[in-house]
Amino acid sequence: MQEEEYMKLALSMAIAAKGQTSPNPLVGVVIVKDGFIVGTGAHFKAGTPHAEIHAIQAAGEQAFGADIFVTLEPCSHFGQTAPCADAIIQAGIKRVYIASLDPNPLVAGKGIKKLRKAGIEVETGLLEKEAVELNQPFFHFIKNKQPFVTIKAATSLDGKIAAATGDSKWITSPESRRDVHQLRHEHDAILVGIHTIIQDNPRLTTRLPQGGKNPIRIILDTHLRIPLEANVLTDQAVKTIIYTGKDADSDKMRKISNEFVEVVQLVSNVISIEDVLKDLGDRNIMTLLVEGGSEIHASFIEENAFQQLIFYMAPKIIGGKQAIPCVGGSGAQLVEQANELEFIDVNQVGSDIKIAARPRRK
Ligand SMILES: Nc1c(/N=C/[C@@H](O)[C@H](O)[C@H](O)COP(=O)(O)O)[nH]c(=O)[nH]c1=O
Repeated sequence: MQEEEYMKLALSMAIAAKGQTSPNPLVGVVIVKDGFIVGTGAHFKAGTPHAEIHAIQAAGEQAFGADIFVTLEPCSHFGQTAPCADAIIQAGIKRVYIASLDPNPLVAGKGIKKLRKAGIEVETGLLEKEAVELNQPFFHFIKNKQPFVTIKAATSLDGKIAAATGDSKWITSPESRRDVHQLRHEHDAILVGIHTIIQDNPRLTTRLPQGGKNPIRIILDTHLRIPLEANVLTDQAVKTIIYTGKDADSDKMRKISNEFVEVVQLVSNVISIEDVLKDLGDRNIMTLLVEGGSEIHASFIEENAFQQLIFYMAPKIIGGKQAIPCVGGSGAQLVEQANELEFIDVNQVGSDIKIAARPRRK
């Protein structure tokens, strides 16, 4: 195997833990001694050992004089665990390959300096693009202290998310819907508007055959219209946070609040996406999946408050002037004012196509 192959293996292990490590990054490690893989590791959950520690433990004596491939610069500060740079030095590693540098300005380069001072060879930049792509959410969160937002929509070929009657079950295939549950597992929180709650009474939980993590449920409900019997209030499957406006009924707020349901009253009567994202950032929510509906999509898009957009498009035509469009609101008055994106990825899921896009980079 060449160096790139070892780093690819480390990247594949990092991505396997997607959704588990928040608010920490995804990290994968491979240790190689005389052409043999003697240790591997990934970071599985915040507060548990880092990837380097797992790999060094697996390598044991073989770590001495070995090469280590790390997808993110080893930490050099005492967080919840001892610094990985020190562990690498103590293990007697000879050479370190690093794919991407730590984005935290307080930390960037410190790990490398420590390693080089200890006489260890350090090479950076191997598969850097892939490693940075993998931790986009983490890098965004560190920089902005707000969640990395992915808008998800399921639409017909003519861009509808529901018929004029409001009916929407189901537009996309079972395979797409399962893919959406994988997305939910990978996100810290999922957000919908009150219209979706009233229309669909969704559970918004992760229901994968193999299990998975339920994202915290975020409901935007300016006038606190949420029905008392809504699933997100009664199923106690996972925490639900409702953002409401300053005129919301305080009796109802008290009535629905409990250990599973928190109501956050904002000072304004129109819910500001910016305020919600700031509050979610303060709660260490690193990734947010916005599942709609069309007015919510419009709010996030009009405020450019999203970093990625995933559309599942079914080979169906719903039609109808009154049918619900994927993005509501008042929309661009001129095509040249349309929100410019760039496609990241397009692939087939079941009978649908899954399109990933992001705001066009300047
Ligand atoms: N109508 C469709 C969707 N609809 C998405 C939302 O409108 C639903 O309320 C939400 O997924 C229900 O969540 P649940 O109760 O946890 O299952 N989403 C999809 O991917 N395909 C669709 O065809």
